[in-house]
Amino acid sequence: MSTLTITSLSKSFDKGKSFALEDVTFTLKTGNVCAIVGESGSGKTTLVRLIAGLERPDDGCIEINDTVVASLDTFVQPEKRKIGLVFQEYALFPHLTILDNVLYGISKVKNKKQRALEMLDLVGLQNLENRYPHQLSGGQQQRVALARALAPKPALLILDEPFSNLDAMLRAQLRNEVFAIIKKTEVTVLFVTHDTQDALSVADEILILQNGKVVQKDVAANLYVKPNTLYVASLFGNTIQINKNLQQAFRCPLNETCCYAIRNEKIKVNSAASESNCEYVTKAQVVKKIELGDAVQLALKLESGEQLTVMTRDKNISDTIYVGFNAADILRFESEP
Ligand SMILES: Nc1ncnc2c1ncn2[C@@H]1O[C@H](COP(=O)(O)OP(=O)(O)OP(=O)(O)O)[C@@H](O)[C@H]1O
Repeated sequence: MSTLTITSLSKSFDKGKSFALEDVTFTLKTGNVCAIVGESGSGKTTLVRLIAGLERPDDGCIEINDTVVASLDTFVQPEKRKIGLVFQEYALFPHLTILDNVLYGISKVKNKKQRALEMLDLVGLQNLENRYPHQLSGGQQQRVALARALAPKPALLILDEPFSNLDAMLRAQLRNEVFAIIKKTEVTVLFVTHDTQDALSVADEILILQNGKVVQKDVAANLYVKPNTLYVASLFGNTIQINKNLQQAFRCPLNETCCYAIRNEKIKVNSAASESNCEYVTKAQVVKKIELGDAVQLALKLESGEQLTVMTRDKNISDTIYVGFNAADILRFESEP
């Protein structure tokens, strides 16, 4: 069963000259966490605002639990859409206590105080209900925002860059805590982030937006093994495009109309040609070595004159080496990026 169904959704802010979102179609299964990943300007916020009812689409349809909430002739008001929202800014009312902040969204619910206290319990803030937002840390405030969003039992919870305000250590810790809480509630989640690590850590599926279009929606393992484009491949690991010069350097006969790439970790480096078991190999000079903890980054000049940067764990690698890869590890895309 799907909680969210998006069909051919488009939105332009300049009367169709360009599209912030263009022909976006996907579904989100009930109880799943889907991360929306894309660089700045790719349309993540526009998508969230359309789903939440803060913008109207130019075309397409949005259904929540099989009810149309937005289309060319339907527009359900945001407060009627059963969506819980958590943003980067915690958006708590500074003059209300933590408990009153959570109560705010459930004024019409029976036993609302009990429900609010249960939510605060769920997010681990049971003893702080009489405090005001400024008396809490950033991470605690974000958990209050989560409790408030979950209190009305939303059909869909949207988290829009909820951890961007926090430093890296706290961010990973809070992310894991928040998603552990979310998993207990079994709510369906759309999680917007520009951080692929965030997405990989907690999402069942990841949807990649580029220039307002969906380039791929898949489970993390497939995004790594079968990326649709070079852009997707580069989001999930260091990737080198095998351009025409590299194809010649490695003497690999590839189809000219396609685009090819190789993951950095699939490139093998050996001190002797006899040790290299790769199908495509070339000789190279090490121009520069940079030690990065347990790995060494090598700037190479290939026999053909091409330059290439690779990684190795062999700290005693010689200055003349053999570098290569196998056909099975080559990523292939239909068109040039
Ligand atoms: N209200 C608006 N008026 C005009 N253009 C807009 C408006 N909102 C968004 N855009 C444009 O739509 C495109 C998508 O923007 P959007 O904010 O959805 O991207 P984003 O992926 O959320 O970016 P970021 O990660 O920086 O928040 C951008 O080109 C942006 O300039």
